[in-house]
Parts: sequence; structure tokens; C-alpha cells
Amino acid sequence: MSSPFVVAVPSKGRLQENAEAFFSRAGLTLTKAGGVRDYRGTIAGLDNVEIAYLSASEIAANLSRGSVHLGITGEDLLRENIIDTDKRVALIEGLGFGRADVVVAVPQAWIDVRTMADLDDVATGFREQHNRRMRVATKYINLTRAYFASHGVMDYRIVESAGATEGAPATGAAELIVDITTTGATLAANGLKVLDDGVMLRSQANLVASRSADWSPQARETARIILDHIASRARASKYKEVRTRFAGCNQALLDEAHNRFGVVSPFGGPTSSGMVTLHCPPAQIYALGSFLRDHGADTVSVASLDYVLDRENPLFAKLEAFLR
Ligand SMILES: Nc1ncnc2c1ncn2[C@@H]1O[C@H](COP(=O)(O)OP(=O)(O)OP(=O)(O)O)[C@@H](O)[C@H]1O
Ligand SMILES: O=P(O)(O)OC[C@H]1O[C@H](OP(=O)(O)OP(=O)(O)O)[C@H](O)[C@@H]1O
Ligand SMILES: [Mg+2]
Repeated sequence: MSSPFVVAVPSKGRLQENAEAFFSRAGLTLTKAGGVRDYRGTIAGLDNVEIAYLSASEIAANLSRGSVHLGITGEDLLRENIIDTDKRVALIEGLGFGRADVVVAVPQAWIDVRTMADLDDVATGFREQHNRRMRVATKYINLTRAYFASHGVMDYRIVESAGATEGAPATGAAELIVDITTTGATLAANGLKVLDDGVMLRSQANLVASRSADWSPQARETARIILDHIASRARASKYKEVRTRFAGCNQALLDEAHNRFGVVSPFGGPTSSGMVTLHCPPAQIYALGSFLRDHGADTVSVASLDYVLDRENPLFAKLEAFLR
């Protein structure tokens, strides 16, 4: 038997729920043979695929070392934990959940400090005045070093923080912090503010591929099938299906609909009786329906799409380009 194709999925919390829902929408049902406490699973109908339930940071580590082929984890963890991130892993697709900004935050009481340049001034002054460097509490050590260096801030030192980072300035453990924020509630509760140019990274959960996994021809074929499911669902959710039939429906009208509303006609132009099926971005549905009626349509029907299977698979194309 050949070695399994491994997909790493977050093992707890919001990321797990969202990741399972994401696979399920793509028609891929994850099942745990041994119940909720099992840390191995399968995908219904896909033999030789193993699901590994791991913490989000372990997923980044496993992708880096190649012990899983695909995984879902946050971009922040990838960029922090993998040197030369874009050489070791490919971020195939942002998934729209697990959103969090990695930010530089200082006490609100520092009213004159609004930017990284202000912070640089304060850092220099701090060192002269206190004879030691200003401390930054964070678990994002590599991201912080790179970002501070890119803004020319040198006079600081990092205090590694495992948790409750936002409390560090109040307890005197550090002068400022770098951490993730989603709603801003935790920063506000701790009397901190984000610098105007202090957003280091806008992170979200990504579908990620490992360069150093065992990419045998069979593994590539499995990836193609999984990514084909995902791409067909992604393509479907970008459009609604619009159908109509009226005598005045012609190619010129469709060209105008394409230019004005971003409509595509996947099955070609109108038939001789003016019947046509269009795909239209959801936000333009009403505008398109009005346009078609203005030009003679009596009825325009609009339906949601579950899957659109195209010959092209942009996600697999991205993986192939990365592995080349
Ligand atoms: N409000 C949030 N709190 C924590 N993580 C969040 C939040 N919003 C999004 N995320 C993302 O979720 C990921 C972290 O998930 P999680 O806390 O489960 O992983 P972990 O750090 O590996 O686990 P642990 O906290 O047990 O060490 C990161 O990519 C992070 O950006
Ligand atoms: O901007 P906000 O919406 O307030 O979210 C940010 C906070 O949420 C996370 O902690 P969480 O409570 O998830 O616990 P964790 O640190 O154990 O992940 C994160 O570590 C921040 O502290
Ligand atoms: Mg966490």
C-alpha cells in the first residue's frame, strides 16, 4: 500500500468549525472513525486520504517539514514560523475566516505616538533616559523583527509572551506589544491603541500546500481531485445563475451585460428563440434583471449555484506551478 495523502485540519475552536464547514460546502465530508476525540479522520469517498487534526501552529510546522501535503492554518503562523515561507509552502487560497490583524499597539496614554516613526523617536529617547531598551511583548518574534527593521526601529528588545500579551504594559512586563486583534475589544480593554501604520499583516486562514511533502504522481492526482471539488464550489459561489428568453436577446446585449455587470455566458450566446443562461455576480443581480426587462424580458429567473465544474482548475494550476 502506498503512503497516505495527508490533509491537516485545525483540531479545535472556530478554525476547526470553519474548516469542516469549508470542506463540507465543497462536497468533501470529513469523518472521524473514532468519534470527536479521534485525531485522525478520513474524507468520505476518497480512499488513501488521511485527515490529521492538529493545532494551528502544529499545522504550520508540519507543512514546513513536509509531513502533511495540504493544510488549513493562519497566514500569521506560516509567516512567523516558516523561514522563506513562500519557498516552503504555497498559499493556495484565502478562506475568508480566521481573520486577525497582527498589529503594533502602544498605551493610549502615549498621545504623541501615532506612527512607527514616532515610536522610533520614543525608542531612542527611552534608551537615553532609562539606560535600557524599550521592551516589546509578543509571540510574533520574527514578524516583529522584520517589521521594526523595515521601519528603521532598532532600540528595542523583545520579551517573549506566551499568552495574555495585552496585559504586559499594565503589569510592567513591557512598554508595548505586537499581537493579533480581530474586533479590537481586548486592546481597548487594556488601554492600548494600534499605531496608524502598525498593521503588520492582515491574516486569515488559508488552504496551504507543502513543497517538501511526498508529491508522487498518485499524491498529485489526489490533490487534483480535492482541489477540483474546492474550485468548483468557489466558482459557484462567485455567481448566481440567471435564465431568461425573449426575442430581443442577442449577442450585443450580452456584450453590454458583460461590460456593465460582469456577467458571463458559460454556454454561449442566446439560442434562435432568445433563450440564454448567464452567470452574474450576486451584487449585480437586480441591476441585470432590470436591464434584461428593459430590453424585453417578461421573466428573469435567478438561482443559486452549488457547483460549477470547469475544465480549468485554477487551484491545482497554482499547486503545479509551485511544485515545478
Ligand atoms: N481572535 C482570535 N484569537 C486567536 N486566534 C485567532 C483569532 N482570530 C483568528 N485567529 C487565528 O487562528 C490561529 C490560531 O488558532 P489557535 O489559537 O487555535 O492555534 P494555536 O495558537 O496553535 O493554539 P494554542 O492557542 O492552543 O497554542 C491564528 O492563525 C490566528 O491568527
Ligand atoms: O481583538 P479581539 O477580538 O479582542 O481578539 C483578540 C484576542 O483574541 C485572542 O485570544 P483568545 O481569547 O482567542 O484566546 P487565545 O489567546 O488562547 O487564542 C487573541 O490572542 C487576542 O488576545
Ligand atoms: Mg491561540
